[in-house]
Amino acid sequence: MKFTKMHGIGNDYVYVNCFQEKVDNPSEVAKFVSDRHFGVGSDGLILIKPSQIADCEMDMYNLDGSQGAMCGNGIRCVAKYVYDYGIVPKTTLRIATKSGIKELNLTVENGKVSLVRVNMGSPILEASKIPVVSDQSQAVNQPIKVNGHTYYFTGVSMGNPHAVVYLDDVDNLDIEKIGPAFEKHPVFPDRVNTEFVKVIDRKTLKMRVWERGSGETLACGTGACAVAVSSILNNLTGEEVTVKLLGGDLKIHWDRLENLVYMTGPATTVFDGEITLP
Ligand SMILES: N[C@H](CCC[C@H](N)C(=O)O)C(=O)O
Repeated sequence: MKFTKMHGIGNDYVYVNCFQEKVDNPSEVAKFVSDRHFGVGSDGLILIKPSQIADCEMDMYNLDGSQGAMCGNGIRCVAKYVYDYGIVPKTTLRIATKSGIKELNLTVENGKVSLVRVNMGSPILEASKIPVVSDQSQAVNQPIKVNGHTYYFTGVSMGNPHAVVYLDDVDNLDIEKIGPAFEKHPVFPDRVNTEFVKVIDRKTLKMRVWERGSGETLACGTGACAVAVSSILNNLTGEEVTVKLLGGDLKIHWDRLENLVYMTGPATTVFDGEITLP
C-alpha cells in the first residue's frame, strides 16, 4: 500500500490516496501502520477518498482503530495533499467528513500549500449532542470526579466530543494517568478527547490533549477549537486566540455573529512510502 506521512503541528497521520488505492479493513490497517515500532508510526490513518458531494472526502481512524468523525489537523493535510498532488487544483475547496462538509482556503508558496484556513462549522454545546451526561442543557464548568479529585470541565463538540479542563499548570501533568480516566469516564458515553488548558492571557491559551483512541498527541485541531469556544464562553478570552500546543500554534476565531469557528494552521508532508500489509 502506498502512503504519505504528513502532520499538522506534530499530529501525524498515515495518509492513503484512495483515488488510487483500495483499503479494505481501515481499522486493522490503522492499528498496524500507527505502531511506532512495528508499523510506520502515527496517531492514526486518514483515507483521502473521491466524493460525490465535495472535492474529496476525509475518513479518519485513531491508532486504536476506532473511527473519528472529524480531524482538524488532518483536514488541513488532506487539503494540502489533494492540491500538491494535483488532484484538486483549487485554493478554495470543500471536503466531506463524517461531521459534514468543511470549506477550506489554501495559501500556496512555491507551488505547495503552506497554510490552511478551515471553516470548522458551528460548535455543538447541547450536552446530549456532545454527548455528555448532565442535568443541565449545556455542560459549562461542570464538576466531575476523576481519580478521587474534583475537576471542572466544559463540554464542546466540533463533530467529535471534547472536555475542556482549566488548570494552573499543564506542564507537570500526569496525563498518562488522568487522560485515560477522563477518556473512559461514564459521563462521556462515546468516550472523549480531553484538553488541559492554562490561560496565558486574553489572546493566548496553552494546552495539552489526551485524545480518544490515540492518547496524548502533540496537537489536536478540533481540540484547539473546543478550547477556544470554551474559553470565550467562560469569558476567559476574546473571540480570536492563539492556542499553543506541544507541536506548535493554531489561530482560532469563533465568529459569534456567524456562529462559525475558523482554524488557521500549517500542514506538512514528511515522506512518501510503501508498506506491505500483513
Ligand atoms: N487529532 C484530531 C482529532 C482526533 C479526534 C479523535 N481522537 C476522536 O475524536 O476520536 C484533530 O486534529 O482534530
